[in-house]
Amino acid sequence: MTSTKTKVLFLGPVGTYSHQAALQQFGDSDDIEYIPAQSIPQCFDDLEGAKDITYSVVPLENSTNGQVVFSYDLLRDRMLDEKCQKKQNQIISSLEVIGEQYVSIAHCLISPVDISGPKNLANYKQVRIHTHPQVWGQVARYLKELRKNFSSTKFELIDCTSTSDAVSQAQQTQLKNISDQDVLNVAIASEAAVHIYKAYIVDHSINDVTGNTTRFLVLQRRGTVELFNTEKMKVSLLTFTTEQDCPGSLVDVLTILKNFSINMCSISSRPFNNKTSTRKWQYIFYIEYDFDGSRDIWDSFYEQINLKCMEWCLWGTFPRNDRYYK
Ligand SMILES: O=C(O)C(=O)C[C@]1(C(=O)O)C=C[C@@H](O)C=C1
Repeated sequence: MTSTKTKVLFLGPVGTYSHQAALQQFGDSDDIEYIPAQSIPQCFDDLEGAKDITYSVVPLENSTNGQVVFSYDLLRDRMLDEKCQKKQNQIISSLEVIGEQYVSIAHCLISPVDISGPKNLANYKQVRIHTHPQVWGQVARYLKELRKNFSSTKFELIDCTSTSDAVSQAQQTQLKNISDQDVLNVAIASEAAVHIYKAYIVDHSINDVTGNTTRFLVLQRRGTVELFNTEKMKVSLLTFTTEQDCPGSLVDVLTILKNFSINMCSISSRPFNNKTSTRKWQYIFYIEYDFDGSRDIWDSFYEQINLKCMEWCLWGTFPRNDRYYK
């Protein structure tokens, strides 16, 4: 019998911050089945390919160290994919954004064995720290302090597919090398992951900035599920390219927002390589702006966007999460 549950994909295993974001969006209900993915690309690919998956939750940016480049580049690659449907300069992507979530990030230093506090790190010749690459920039000061305070211990940093995977990797590696008393494998992850793996907290709240927060996007296949209709303030995410070597081509696009009195709330860019060109240094821009559905401007606005952008893609117009303001 096939399950009638709504399937939600997230960067697994359980206990990641992405899992927490998915729970925040969809709740702990019997109607929802949470499915862990092994990577951020898989969160995109499986949503596109596996028709029984309805939503996917992916990290987009962190308040301390900025863009989660994996997700930015996956949006970029999808927009620039030649197989995409096109209407004049508009690209119609197969996925759309239908929501956002904000998760407070409180990293812990986690050990598979009880070492009774950070001071005992000094007992090891080598400490191998496992975590997701996005985390290094969120704990840079803490790592510097560790190196300073334990100058005879060698610290090695190991990238993992997620924070929760890092706890599992640290646990497995420690178990495999149980006879080696000089090496300790630890992980940086959330307190939720500590409980899942029955591991031990060496140190709490180790991120450099308190209030560190990651923003997540909720994706679905375009048009599959009725969008959540709320009275809330909404935001639109648009990616676009402009004419290369044309002074003012970016300003021309941004001026459209100014002329329609549309408030832009974020802008960023990533480099891209177009297969049809040998130019290396081309850029795609990402902007977000406030969407007021009661205004009768949107058809004219997108006509102008279509005129000034080489290619553009509207990823979605979704409710602004209340946590954005906190
Ligand atoms: O590894 C996790 O727990 C994730 O959900 C991924 C991720 C990210 O890619 O930004 C999410 C939040 C934290 O900032 C660190 C890692």
